[in-house]
Amino acid sequence: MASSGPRLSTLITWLLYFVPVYIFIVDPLVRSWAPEGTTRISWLTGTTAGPNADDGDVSEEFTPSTLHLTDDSFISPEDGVPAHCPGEADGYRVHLLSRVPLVLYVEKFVSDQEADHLIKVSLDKYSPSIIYDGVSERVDPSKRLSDRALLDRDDTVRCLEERARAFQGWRPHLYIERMWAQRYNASGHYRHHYDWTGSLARGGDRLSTFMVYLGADCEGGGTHFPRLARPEGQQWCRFLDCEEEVGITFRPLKGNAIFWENLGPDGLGYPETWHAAYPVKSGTKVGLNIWSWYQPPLRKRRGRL
Ligand SMILES: O=C(O)CCC(=O)C(=O)O
Ligand SMILES: [Fe+2]
Repeated sequence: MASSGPRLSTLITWLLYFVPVYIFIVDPLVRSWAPEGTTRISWLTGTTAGPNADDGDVSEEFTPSTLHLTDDSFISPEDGVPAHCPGEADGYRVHLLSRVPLVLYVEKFVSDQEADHLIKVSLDKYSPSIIYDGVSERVDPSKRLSDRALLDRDDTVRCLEERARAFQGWRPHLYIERMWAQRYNASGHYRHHYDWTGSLARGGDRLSTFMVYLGADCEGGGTHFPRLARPEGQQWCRFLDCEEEVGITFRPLKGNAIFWENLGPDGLGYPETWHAAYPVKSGTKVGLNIWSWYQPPLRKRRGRL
């Protein structure tokens, strides 16, 4: 009697051919036809307050139609333009504050000359900072009172982009967000919030934050992390307000930066990164946010790092 289908040995032979053909030819071809950018979730830029989900709500602003990590009004693409670094200092000093989540204190991340330059070029660009509550964006001075300025990608900004990438070990799939200067005059503040939104599985989230003090001619205006434990060692009182009773408060010190990772290896945001800008009592504080987005490659889009 004739057999009704292919014999087992034939099936095995087909499989032996098919598996390598799939792995080495079909799969790479499919990947190259559907590069990461094509199905990226994108986020509309410029007009929103960023993903600083107000009061800890996970923001809904990252919808598949709006998050766009290839949009150069939002992200600073690595376009190969060489950066000349005017006024770059010799180096910075790093102090470990917390391992998990990773929080590093960086002395002189930005030189005085760089800070002064950025303050100067931001002067005619300020407009009131806004918050986004998942539904609409608005100015709400009770939650956030500051002005913000989107910085052009001049040599200094490009140098900082490269410094931020190098600091993070040139990690792949990292996208530096366009930089904003934030200016706080007397009473200026930003209530507790997260910089992450829990949107990794939807295409990207803010993996890390550099909070750089460009100008610190002020009283008050510290950056408060109520859920971080104060490190031992009196040396920290150079950088921290050692009178703080709840968590830790960084004192604004020109040129210095706090660096922290917002997301754990599971892709979820760390609750310990809850933070605020305390009100400036007098004078002016100017901050610089350098946010790095992480977008997992397509094959790893399961919301993990
Ligand atoms: O200015 C500060 O101290 C913190 C600012 C901040 O958290 C932000 O802009 O997201
Ligand atoms: Fe923040």
